[in-house]
Amino acid sequence: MRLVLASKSASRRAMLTAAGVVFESASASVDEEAAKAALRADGVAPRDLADALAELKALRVSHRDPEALVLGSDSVVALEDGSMLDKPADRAEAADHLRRLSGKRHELISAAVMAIDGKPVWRVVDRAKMHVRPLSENFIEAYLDLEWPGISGCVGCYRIEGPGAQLFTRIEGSQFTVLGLPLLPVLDYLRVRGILAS
Ligand SMILES: Nc1nc2c(ncn2[C@@H]2O[C@H](COP(=O)(O)OP(=O)(O)OP(=O)(O)O)[C@@H](O)[C@H]2O)c(=O)[nH]1
Repeated sequence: MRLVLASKSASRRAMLTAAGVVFESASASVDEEAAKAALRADGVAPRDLADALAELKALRVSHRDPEALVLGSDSVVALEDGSMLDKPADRAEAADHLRRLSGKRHELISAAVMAIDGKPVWRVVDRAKMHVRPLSENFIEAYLDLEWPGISGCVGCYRIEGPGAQLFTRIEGSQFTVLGLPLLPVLDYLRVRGILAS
């Protein structure tokens, strides 16, 4: 069975490739902002929003490619007050996001859904608890001099595998989940499906 990753995320592609998984990529071309707005209007919790978006992406591609096993994924940053951050639109918004994260904990929630023939067959949601140290204005500006626009595609405004590590005093959970995919449960299911050797 062919595996198709319904994602344009370079980080997700890199993780699967590095893990030795053979897959094709396809863009789900989902209007995420509209989907997020509708779900948030319904008061959907962050983990359920990530799950719903991952499913939307997987089903969109699976309808086009019913024979394949299609993997969709989504990551959400949830603050302790329940609010969520999207990807920053510009450098000023990235600075604002970093100020909101400064000195607090937040969760980076990554969901994955797999689909066959337009129907979900497996799903997982994983969370990493991120402890951000107090960030000075000088640090934020210097960090963005280094990382903007590189982090424009990253929810939370950091690349944990890069200078983003300087933001944190502690991370509880899987680094893979922070990077955008609950990789170990995904690999486990690929073994169940016989796509990876057990
Ligand atoms: N490299 C890297 N990417 C991160 C990190 N944290 C979050 N991201 C990325 O932030 C993006 C979250 O946005 P999503 O909407 O889930 O995914 P996307 O990039 O729009 O790609 P699609 O799956 O096509 O929707 C993903 O690409 C994650 O891989 C990190 O620490 N490092």
